[in-house]
Amino acid sequence: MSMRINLDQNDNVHPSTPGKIKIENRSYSLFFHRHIQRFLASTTPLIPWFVFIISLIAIFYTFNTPFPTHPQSYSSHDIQWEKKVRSSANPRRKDGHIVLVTGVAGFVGAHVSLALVKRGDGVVGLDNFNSYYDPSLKKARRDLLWSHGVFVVDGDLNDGALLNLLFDVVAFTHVIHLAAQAGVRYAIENPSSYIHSNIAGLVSLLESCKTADPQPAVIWASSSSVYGLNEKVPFSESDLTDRPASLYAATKKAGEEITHTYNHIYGLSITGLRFFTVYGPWGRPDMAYFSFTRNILQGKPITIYRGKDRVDLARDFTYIDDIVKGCLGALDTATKSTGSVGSGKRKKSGPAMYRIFNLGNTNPVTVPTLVALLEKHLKMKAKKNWLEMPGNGDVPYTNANITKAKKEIGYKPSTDLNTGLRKFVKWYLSYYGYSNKWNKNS
Ligand SMILES: O=C(O)[C@H]1O[C@H](OP(=O)(O)OP(=O)(O)OC[C@H]2O[C@@H](n3ccc(=O)[nH]c3=O)[C@H](O)[C@@H]2O)[C@H](O)[C@@H](O)[C@@H]1O
Repeated sequence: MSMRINLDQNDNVHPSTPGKIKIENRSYSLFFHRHIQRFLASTTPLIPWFVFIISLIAIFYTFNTPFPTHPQSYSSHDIQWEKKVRSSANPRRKDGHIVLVTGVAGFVGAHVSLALVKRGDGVVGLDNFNSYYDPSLKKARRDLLWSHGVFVVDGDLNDGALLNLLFDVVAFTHVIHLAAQAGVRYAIENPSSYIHSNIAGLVSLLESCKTADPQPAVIWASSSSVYGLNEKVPFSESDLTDRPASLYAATKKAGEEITHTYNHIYGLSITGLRFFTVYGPWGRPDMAYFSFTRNILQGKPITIYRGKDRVDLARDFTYIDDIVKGCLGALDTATKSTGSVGSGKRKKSGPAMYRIFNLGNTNPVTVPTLVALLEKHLKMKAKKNWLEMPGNGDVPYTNANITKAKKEIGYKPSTDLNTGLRKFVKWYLSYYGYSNKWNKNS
């Protein structure tokens, strides 16, 4: 009370206000007013520091979150979901394609989608983010895509209802089907995952494509592994592919037959691309060039497989940018599907396009040479273990004949393994935070 009176008496700046309650309120308000003033007076000099600290936090987050995080997956019944799908599908150039990319958070899917969106095509992605390899890398690719406006639907190929809904919401002109269970040797451990994705998943997708209105043209990833034990080199599309060496290869070969059936019966335009050991930035951690890099940097040994009589294995390693150009060439030259399902009746106006192309580099390199190039770019020596090639699906040698792809889709690979690995190593060191340490030591 005394304080109140004092405050009141000391207040000769403002005119007094009659009324006990009012005087009491005013006394309280003056009390707080004074304290706030004092508080502000004592903290004002700290304001630049607050600003400084908040700026530091903002800078920290900006550099540690390279891309805006992709929005949470909405339920596919959600109106927000539909809006995002439609907006992502909208081409930004006249006559741009409208493309559904499956396996979009995968290595090739992410690169192809970025190339499409950069030239103004509309892209919607689909990926199930399975844990075959570190899903955080897939999520980082998804965030990169989102920073370019590509929305990624979190879903599995075998979810036919989801696929049908996507085709109801968007009139896709093309599907680039890159979702698959990859990896040659993993098929020994988990055979059913190859059937789930590469057979059942493929059929589920084609079922949706066949009933979509309009039917999209389908471009999909087959594999050099279909050549299996073929000894005639270089491998040509017309060579026999009936001796696969792995279940993975067998499912890719089956994919070529399955797509042919849908082409024949339903008029789906089909282009199969046989990729030859694709590598590059944002690549697949299960592949040799990637795991070798990881082990060399961590000082761990690597295992190099060798064929019979110590013959080196060799691959027609193909750089991702060349593969992307091949995919876009295939997309741009694909003619429309010819089928339709009008009033419940299936019709086909004529035969639809069915093509298969090799997408390789045409310059096979041995695995020990690959290791030597990595050592050069990493400026570190590998600890090498040599092992005779276990009979688990590997083939000794791959080499693509690309005459057909050159002629029909303008495919022209231009990156040699040395250049491509230099770019990969640069990305790897930066992505996994080695750059500073590495620069200091080099
Ligand atoms: O072109 C293809 O068709 C296939 O290419 C790769 O399969 P692969 O060529 O076996 O690629 P890597 O797993 O990177 O192996 C490359 C070479 O390194 C060898 N390798 C692999 C791993 C290892 O620890 N040591 C080793 O010497 C393999 O035997 C092979 O000769 C992909 O993993 C497949 O998904 C793709 O379909």
